[in-house]
Amino acid sequence: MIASEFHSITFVGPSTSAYLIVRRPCLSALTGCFDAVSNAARERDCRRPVLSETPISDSGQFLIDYSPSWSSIKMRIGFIGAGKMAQALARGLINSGRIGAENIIASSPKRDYQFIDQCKTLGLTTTHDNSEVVHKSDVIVLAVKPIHVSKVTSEIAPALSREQLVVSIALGITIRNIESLLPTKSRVVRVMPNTPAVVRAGASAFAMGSACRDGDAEIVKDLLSTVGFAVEVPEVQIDPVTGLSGSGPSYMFAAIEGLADGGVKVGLPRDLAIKLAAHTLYGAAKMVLETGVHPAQLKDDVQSPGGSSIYGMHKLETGGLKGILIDAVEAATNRSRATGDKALPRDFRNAEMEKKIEEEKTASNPNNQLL
Ligand SMILES: NC(=O)C1=CN([C@@H]2O[C@H](COP(=O)(O)OP(=O)(O)OC[C@H]3O[C@@H](n4cnc5c(N)ncnc54)[C@H](O)[C@@H]3O)[C@@H](O)[C@H]2O)C=CC1
Ligand SMILES: O=C(O)[C@@H]1CCC=N1
Repeated sequence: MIASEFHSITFVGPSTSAYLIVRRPCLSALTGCFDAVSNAARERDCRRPVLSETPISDSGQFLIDYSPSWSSIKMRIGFIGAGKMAQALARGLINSGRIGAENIIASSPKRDYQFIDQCKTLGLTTTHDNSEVVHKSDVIVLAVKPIHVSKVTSEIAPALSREQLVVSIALGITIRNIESLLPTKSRVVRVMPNTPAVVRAGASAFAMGSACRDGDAEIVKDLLSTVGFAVEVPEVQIDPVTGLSGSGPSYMFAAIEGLADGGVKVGLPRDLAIKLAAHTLYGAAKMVLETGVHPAQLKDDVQSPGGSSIYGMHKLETGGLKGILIDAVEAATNRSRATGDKALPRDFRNAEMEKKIEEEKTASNPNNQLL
């Protein structure tokens, strides 16, 4: 059964089957289409497609076998904070089939019992004790609100070893902030994911801390790629990423809602209008990613001279659609920066840290002279 076709790559079999077919003309330009093959293959749980050396049919089709390369994730993952983003990541990871729910633990205070109940439903191990998460994990994800980062880092610091990787997804909190709250040489990674990770269509960017080791970036990329697109960036880009893809799903849900409202206004039933709106965004995004054509060109291709779309577009531009989107990304980026700036200087130092800073000050200036 042919499931779908892209350029000259043809998928064969239902989604669980383990092969793709590349036609000969594509093979000669395989480097050019390798990204497309990889993206498409990843959707089918393939990370490193292996190309057969000989054609498998008279028509010159080659097999790309991808099933063996999708290895299971051998590590234990712990979430400090069991809320929306932690659950989105956990669900995405579990649904990939690469990691079992029994290898994921999540913590949340007793007062937030609803998060614990939701995680139990997912099959995760749960606890109210953050240090238990550290004892039972190789990768520890700080998935709490920025305001709680100081408290949870002080709780987990005594239990943390250098064999563990700490991944912070907290809004605005810099790597230096986190490193300053943990034992020296802690391996810290800052990640900005987004909620579509739950359906393995996330977009994440990550930046590596000063004590990270060779191979840590690959571990993080492997984990995040399991739930969508993942890219390493310099830390200075994490706030802008937050403004765009971290916060962006909320803009796009609003866009879907607005389009659907429009559909309802002109007579469509609500549920159909929502489906059509969602598929429209999904299809447009897929075209941008899979064709590599600039979105402006794809937009132009929809707008026939004097046709309907240019009339709709005129309305959107009269309302300043692109300007508003630019403003939204900028405002959210600034908010992320401001959260980080406000968060650290004093509030984010725990008592232990304060003591250490005082000790260091005294050691460098034993007579307490004014410097
Ligand atoms: N929701 C989103 O789309 C995204 C969120 N983030 C970031 O992820 C972090 C979590 O956000 P959400 O999941 O949306 O929030 P949430 O409110 O759904 O979850 C926060 C979790 O932290 C727990 N918590 C509070 N105090 C705690 C403590 N002392 N120890 C352990 N757990 C504690 C809460 O019980 C809750 O389970 C935030 O820093 C946010 O900026 C990042 C990217 C996207
Ligand atoms: O709005 C927030 O605070 C979080 C960070 C990025 C998306 N949601």
